[in-house]
Amino acid sequence: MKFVGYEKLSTLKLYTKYSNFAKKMKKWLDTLDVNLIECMYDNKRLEQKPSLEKDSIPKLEKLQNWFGSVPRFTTIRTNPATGSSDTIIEIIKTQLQEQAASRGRKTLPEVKQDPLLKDCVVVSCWDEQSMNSDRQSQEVIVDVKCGVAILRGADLFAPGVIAMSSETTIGSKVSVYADLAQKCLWGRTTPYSDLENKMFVGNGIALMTRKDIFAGSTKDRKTGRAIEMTDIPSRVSSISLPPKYGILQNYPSILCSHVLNPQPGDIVLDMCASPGNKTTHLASLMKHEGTLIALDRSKNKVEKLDLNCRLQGCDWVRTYAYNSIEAVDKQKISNIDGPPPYPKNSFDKILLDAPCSALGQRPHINTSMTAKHINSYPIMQKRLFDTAVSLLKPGGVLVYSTCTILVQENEGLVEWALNTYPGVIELVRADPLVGSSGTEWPGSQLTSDQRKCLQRFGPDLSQDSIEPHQSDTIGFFIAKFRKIPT
Ligand SMILES: C[S@@+](CC[C@H](N)C(=O)[O-])C[C@H]1O[C@@H](n2cnc3c(N)ncnc32)[C@H](O)[C@@H]1O
Repeated sequence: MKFVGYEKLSTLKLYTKYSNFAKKMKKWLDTLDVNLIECMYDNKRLEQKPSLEKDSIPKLEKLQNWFGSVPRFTTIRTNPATGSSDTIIEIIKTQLQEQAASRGRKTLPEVKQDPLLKDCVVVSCWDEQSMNSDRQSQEVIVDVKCGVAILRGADLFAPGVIAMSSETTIGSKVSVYADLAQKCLWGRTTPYSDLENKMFVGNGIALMTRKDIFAGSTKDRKTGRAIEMTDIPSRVSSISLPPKYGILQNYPSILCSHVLNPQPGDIVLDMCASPGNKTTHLASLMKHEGTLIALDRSKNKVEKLDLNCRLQGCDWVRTYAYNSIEAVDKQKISNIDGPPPYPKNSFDKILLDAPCSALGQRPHINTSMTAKHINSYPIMQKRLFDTAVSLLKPGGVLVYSTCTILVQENEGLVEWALNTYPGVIELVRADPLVGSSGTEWPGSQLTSDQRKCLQRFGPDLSQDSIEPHQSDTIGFFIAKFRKIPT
């Protein structure tokens, strides 16, 4: 059977799913200070306050489509210390050729260097003819998070498997489904019958048996690849590289560390660092010289951060499990040797990649978040920001970023920061600028020049002046501040 393409295949499915998601979203919008949809799509109408019901449905649908689809490009942040982008491009091309040969595909995805970021390689998706969407009789069920990772080009690893047909052996062809309702019992052997909540995420080949995955105690359980995904409806290229050469990272996240632009010898703080994708990038941009301190709230998360630093050759980075809100000691005047808290005015550069509602992650196929939950983020973000301002040296640079499209966590935070710290911090251009300017909303005090300093990635990013891989990304926001020298 010829594959009809992810959009056609899944839109219907996603629409039915999204009728719930849309209801939920409307509920959030009703409780938010700022109306997301209208802010994003039509500022003039917002001033006249039309009702969401009457006028905003097409906009809501556009937003749902954006949330429900997968960014078509795979971006890889390369590690210049271990190999040039050219070397990595060759490795990726060889991988794609091998995949094409084993899966009978004729046309290869394009692999190229990003024209702006020298440490970013871009891989397009497979063409529409390439995918086999025939449903296999043997099925594997995964959770939503795992389903999303598969749609974005990941293979399926053993811990993500919830259920597998009993007859599956190594080499069996299987169809993989995400359990949207999260009701499938772990270890189930018979086909999962909740057709309404079972979303097809692709076909693959089993590399493990049921016994490998489900037998034994939790600690003995296997962690490796359980299914090699061969045909996924999003058609996104699946690349696997040793971490020392490069890692998969979303385009705006790669850009974000370039906006901070740390230099060799700088004293840099990454306040919310785990799993360390940006930390390791900052280390690479610093050419592994200087001081880089990376904090995250919990011990588990810092273990993950440590592992990634090790795998990417950055074990010189100092990591601590610490609540960054409390990372400043206003009485302390000594240096920054040792663990936090640190004295005021200690860092040349600070990255605050804040915890956020993550309403920029795509595809967003299910959510359990409530409006109350969403509205709690700006409170935490402001407290982290207070600490960042305190820890920054006069003349130092602070980059604030999120992976959400919600105005209240982005432009709203910037406006609050400028009002709270007049004469202390100033907004500067978040160069290199790729995303669109900041959004305006009724009562917003940000000037047009200030909004042009910001960059936002989301459903409204125009493709006119930028490349498709720079606009078809997750939602993201970047603001850059400088502490005014006294
Ligand atoms: C957006 S993620 C960071 C992603 C990371 N910068 C990267 O690029 O790999 C936000 C992180 O903030 C951490 N976090 C949340 N509250 C925190 C706090 N008060 N102090 C330190 N870390 C915190 C979370 O544990 C989470 O790992």
